This record gives sequence, C-alpha cells and structure tokens, in this order.
Amino acid sequence: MLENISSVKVSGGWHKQYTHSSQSTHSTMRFAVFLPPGASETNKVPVLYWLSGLTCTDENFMQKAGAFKKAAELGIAIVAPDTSPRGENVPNEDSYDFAQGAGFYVNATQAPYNTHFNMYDYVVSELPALIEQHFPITSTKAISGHSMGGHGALMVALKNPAAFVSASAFSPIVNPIECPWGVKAFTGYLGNDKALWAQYDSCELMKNAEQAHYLPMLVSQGDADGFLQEQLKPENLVAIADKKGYPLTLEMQAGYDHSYFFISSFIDQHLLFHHQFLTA
Ligand SMILES: CC(=O)Oc1ccc2c(C)cc(=O)oc2c1
Repeated sequence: MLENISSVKVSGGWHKQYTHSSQSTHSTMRFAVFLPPGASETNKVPVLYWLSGLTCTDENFMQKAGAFKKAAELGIAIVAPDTSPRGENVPNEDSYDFAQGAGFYVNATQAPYNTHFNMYDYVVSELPALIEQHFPITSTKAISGHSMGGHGALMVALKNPAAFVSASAFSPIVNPIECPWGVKAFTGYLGNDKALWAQYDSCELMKNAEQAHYLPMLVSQGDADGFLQEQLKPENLVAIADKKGYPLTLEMQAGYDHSYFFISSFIDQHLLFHHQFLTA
C-alpha cells in the first residue's frame, strides 16, 4: 500500500512523495513522482525514471535539477526512487560510498546486504509495476541518472532494452569494475565473483549487446569534474560504442563539475532527447 507523504503543485503539475513496503528490499522505500499538467486516467503520460547518485535520496533531483517546467511542457512524468533501502534494521557503514545511500542498483549476494540491498529488482520490476498500477502513467519508459545513478540508468537499460525507449546519464560511472567506487561496492555487495560483477557493468554489457536491441543513449560529462579520470571514464564506453556502432552520444561540456549545477544546465536537453522516443 502506498502512503502519500507530500503533494505540492509545481509548473502546473504535481510533485508527490510516497512510502511503501517493498518486497524487493524488505524495507520501507520512499519515492517521488512528478505528474505533468493534464495527466489523468483518460490521458496517461509516459515516464522518465531518474536514478540518483551517492548520498542522495528521492529529493535531490526533484529539488535541484529544475526539470519540472520542461517536463510539464513535454507531458512527461518523472519518478525518482531513493538510492538504497534505509532504516534501523538495514545494514549500514560509516561511509558515503557504500551501504545506505549507495545501493549501486544491484541485487546483493553477500551477507548482511543480500536481504535488503536489491535495488536492481526494485527499480526494474517492483517500482514500475507500482507506478503503472497507481498513477496515470503508461508503460512507455525512459531512464536517466547521475554518477552512481548514471551507472544504474545505463546498466539497467542495457540489461532491459525492451523495457526502455532511451537512456541517458550525467557524469556516469560507466565501468564500475575498473574504478575504486565500483570495486568497493561490487566486492561488498557481490563478493569476489568477477563474472557476476560484469553483469552490472555498462562497458561489459555494451560489448555483448545485440544490434537489434540497441537503444539511443546520451551521456553528458563536465570536463572540470574531479572524478572524471579515476572514477567515471566515459571514454571506455565510447570506445566500445564506436567499435560496435552503438548509438551513444557523449557530450563533453567545458568547465562543468560533478554537481547539480551541471545537471540543471542540461536537463532540458535530456528531457527533449527522451521525449522524441517516448512519443514516437
Ligand atoms: C546533491 C549532490 O550534489 O549529489 C551528489 C554529490 C556527489 C556525488 C558523488 C561524488 C558521486 C555520486 O554518485 O553522486 C553524487 C551526488
């Protein structure tokens, strides 16, 4: 059952937050939804799922990205889940890049994380089913995200190309098996099975993608991002895309960093990118 915890009118539509008991994460999860003006049971709208980065909740994107005006104009709903399960019974660490706030959108296999940290199942299956049941939203979906959430968006789209019409990301971790954030998280959640790690790595997934299942993909990256060289490595994904003819566009943006100032500067472009496929 959904519990509505806030409803605020914005840009002619509605921003709403909900909690619910999740079967995937065995915890109470929170998510936010933006419904554009005119969305109703007789006028269902397509949806962009937004996956946030490390330390974030359902609130960061909704409060800082400045997405509502363009989403309202285009008639796109936006759904933003939390980045992990939370609560007293959920394992945690005194760390910004692992455990609560850092679910990495995988299904953990390692104790004590494997009971709750099943964010892959949550964002791929449980949340979309809930959204389509309770809101005036169609099953036509695009996906985007930032940093850890950019990894989540590209990885989820590459693993489920029939479920999404397009994917995009800001400053994504594209090759988690080859960067410190990813190695730490995948070791903690997945153990030492590198074959399992590869199943959640966008570079490895793109290497194995079949042409019939290619999705339009847009990545925006600031060249003044302090995490670019050690953690993000977009060039690794571009090399694979170029070799395979995968329809990935990487836009390097001069002077931008890793923050929501960057996201808010280019979110309209990402919404327009997704709109052409959501309404095709
Ligand atoms: C609100 C905000 O700025 O979010 C934010 C800051 C830093 C990071 C980092 C370093 C990584 C990430 O995955 O997400 C993220 C989000």
